[in-house]
Amino acid sequence: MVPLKMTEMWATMGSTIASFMFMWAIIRQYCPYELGRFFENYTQRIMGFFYPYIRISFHEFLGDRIKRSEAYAAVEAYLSANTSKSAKRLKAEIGKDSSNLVLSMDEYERVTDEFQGMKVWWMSSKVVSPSRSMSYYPEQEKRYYKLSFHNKYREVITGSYLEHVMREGKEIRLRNRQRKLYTNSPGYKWPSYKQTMWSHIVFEHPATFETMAMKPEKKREIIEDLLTFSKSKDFYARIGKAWKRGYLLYGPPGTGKSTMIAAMANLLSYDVYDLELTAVKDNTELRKLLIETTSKSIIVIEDIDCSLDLTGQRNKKAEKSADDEMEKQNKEVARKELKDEGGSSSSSKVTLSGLLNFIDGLWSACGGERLIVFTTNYVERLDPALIRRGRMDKHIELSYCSFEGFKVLAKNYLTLETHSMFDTIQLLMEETKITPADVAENLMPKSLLDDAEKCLSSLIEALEEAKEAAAAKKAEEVKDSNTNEEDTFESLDDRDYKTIENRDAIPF
Ligand SMILES: Nc1ncnc2c1ncn2[C@@H]1O[C@H](COP(=O)(O)OP(=O)(O)OP(=O)(O)O)[C@@H](O)[C@H]1O
Ligand SMILES: [Mg+2]
Repeated sequence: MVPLKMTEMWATMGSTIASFMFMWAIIRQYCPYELGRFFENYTQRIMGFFYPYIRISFHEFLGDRIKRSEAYAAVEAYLSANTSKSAKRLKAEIGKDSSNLVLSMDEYERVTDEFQGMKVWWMSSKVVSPSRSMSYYPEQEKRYYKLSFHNKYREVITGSYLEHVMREGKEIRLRNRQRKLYTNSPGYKWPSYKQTMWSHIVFEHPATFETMAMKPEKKREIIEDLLTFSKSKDFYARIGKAWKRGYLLYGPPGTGKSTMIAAMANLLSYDVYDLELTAVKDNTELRKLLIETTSKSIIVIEDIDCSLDLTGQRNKKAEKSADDEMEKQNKEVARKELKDEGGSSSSSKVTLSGLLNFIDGLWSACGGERLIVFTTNYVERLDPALIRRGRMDKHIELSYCSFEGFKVLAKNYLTLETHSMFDTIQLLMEETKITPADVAENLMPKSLLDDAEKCLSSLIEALEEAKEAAAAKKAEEVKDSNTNEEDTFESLDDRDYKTIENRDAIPF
């Protein structure tokens, strides 16, 4: 792109137009209305003949509308990305993360753009309307961009060129937007004037797939799945399916389910809607929340198994380990406390069928790309209807840390690719289970003096402790089962004894 220069031809053309305008003003003043219209038509045609250029304006605000025009915003983003190197007068603004400056063309600046060998001109301008009668009303500035191009390119420019500008502009805006983490915070009373049921903060989680401890091939598979989804708009349209995908992340606590959601959002540049089901009054409110979500977002329901009594199968499970039960109780207590803090005492009336409708509604009612993610520690407790394919399309198990996972964490935390202590760690990791959260905690330096060796030793210690604890638990279990067997033997002995007793009772 190069700045536009006024040629002599333009100057001649300008003076011709000015002469016509002057003639037109005289005719208008002295001729009757019909004659005036006649001359007006002709003047326009003659002007069109001498001035074969088309102009299109993109106003920031249309009419009295308060909302900024999307077309204007897209042009602004497109020009700011494509002209900041060529425009001579630029304006600077603070970017999304408050650290970088974004440059865009200043008012009344002109630049050229080329598309398939055709040249077009863009100009940024503004109309200043005088202040209203009350002096404290400031002057109103109405900004707009003006696109000029030759009439012979009309079809291409109004068709594919503008489509290209809009598409690229929207993509740039999405890339540069400040992403948000929305939540339907428990107990929060939405004032009647507030238009949305979600409250939000800036989403700035640093997790990426690169920093996640997982088997590399599994990681690749998930990344590919997500990227394919995000690029499959046409495919979904062609097969007649809504552009949505459901993920179920399951596994023990501390294996990276929540971290993966953040990594997903960062990979695809999506917003995150953290849906707290216990804070939703009923099914109707759930639908309202759904309708308010925007496209390019992930709707997350964490710990779906203890959110509500949605899990028909859960109650049927008679055998649960004491640890599992304790974990569940802790989460439920934490949830209750959170709810009480928020001042909400009403319990949620959301039902399983309400949630199923919510997911299916998401599939059919809302356009645009959306992911829905459920996390759970106990996949077996979920109702099969909730997680069947078509609702939760991809089931991902996050498990204990593998040696490959450890290497990722060692690289993240200690910038170590290899070390003599790695072999010991590998052996221990093959013999015992440890969550990535525990590995991460051990690799975290606890003081400024802690070096890599200290952190690795601390991990080895933790692994050895875990191994001993597992061995002790196993021994305990064996002992318990032996005791049970002994009981059984005892009872058998008792029975035998009784039998003998009975035998004794039999007279010889
Ligand atoms: N796979 C992983 N890769 C990298 N870091 C991890 C991984 N898993 C856990 N961590 C670390 O452990 C912490 C806890 O992990 P996270 O909250 O994602 O676990 P979770 O599976 O969601 O647990 P819960 O089931 O209790 O919600 C994270 O802050 C992260 O630092
Ligand atoms: Mg979690």
